[in-house]
Amino acid sequence: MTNTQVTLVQIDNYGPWTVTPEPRREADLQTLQSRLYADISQFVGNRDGYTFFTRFDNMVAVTNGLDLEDHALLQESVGNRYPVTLSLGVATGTSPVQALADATELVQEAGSAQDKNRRECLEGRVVEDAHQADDDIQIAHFDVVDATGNYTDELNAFDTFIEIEQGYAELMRHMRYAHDSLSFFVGGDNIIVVCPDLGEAEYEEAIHHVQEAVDVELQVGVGRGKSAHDAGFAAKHALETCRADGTRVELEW
Ligand SMILES: Nc1nc2c(ncn2[C@@H]2O[C@H](COP(=O)(O)OP(=O)(O)OP(=O)(O)O)[C@@H](O)[C@H]2O)c(=O)[nH]1
Repeated sequence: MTNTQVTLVQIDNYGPWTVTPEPRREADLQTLQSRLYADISQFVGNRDGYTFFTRFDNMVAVTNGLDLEDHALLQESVGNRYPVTLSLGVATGTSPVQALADATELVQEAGSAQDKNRRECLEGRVVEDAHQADDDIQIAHFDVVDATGNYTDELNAFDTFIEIEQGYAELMRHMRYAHDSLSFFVGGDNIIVVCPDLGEAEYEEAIHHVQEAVDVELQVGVGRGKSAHDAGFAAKHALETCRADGTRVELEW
């Protein structure tokens, strides 16, 4: 059974900072946000976790294998190098949606996102080493079937973007409400979904739903593992099988 460890990363008091003493140049904010995301992704990724940029001021990470000392080191390192600080909430559970909800609540209880007295809070608990299992994480890697042939080489770049985003919007809502899963756009036509224990039928149903709702055709590879990297890597291999065999759902475990 899955036991996903989710970390909510929230920049402390970021809204006020972006306009103090007056609005800051947008390109500088975009640069700061993408560099901060890159740094967090590298820190967490070096420990086999995944980080998703989501709204940039709030990011979501799958952190099985990282303990609270690792989280504190990330806060210290960012605090030393950036003009902003991070608060972190960590929670675990069989449902990724519930784990993220719990992690969010911990950060909210520590103070508002725009409370200037809430800085670098670290709340929550992790999966202990002794309790880690090879099926703690289930990750589904979706992509649009022949996005290059159907969209990228055919439509103008903005209309392609609209189609891909429509597919993402439909999938993320469906996976959240029907299957208790967290979906994240990761670039190109790819969506990585952090799932509880789902089987082939649920993935087939989700693909069918997106096709019916917005006419975007998806395929998916699914993997399991002790860490996000292990599960995600198995999912990538399964997706390669979809591409090679023309199948829509491949599970690899
Ligand atoms: N983040 C991420 N992006 C990827 C990955 N694989 C492909 N992409 C992105 O997806 C885009 C399209 O590549 P593909 O998905 O291989 O191409 P496709 O035309 O959809 O072809 P098929 O997937 O074979 O149907 C690339 O330009 C990348 O931006 C991946 O594993 N991770």
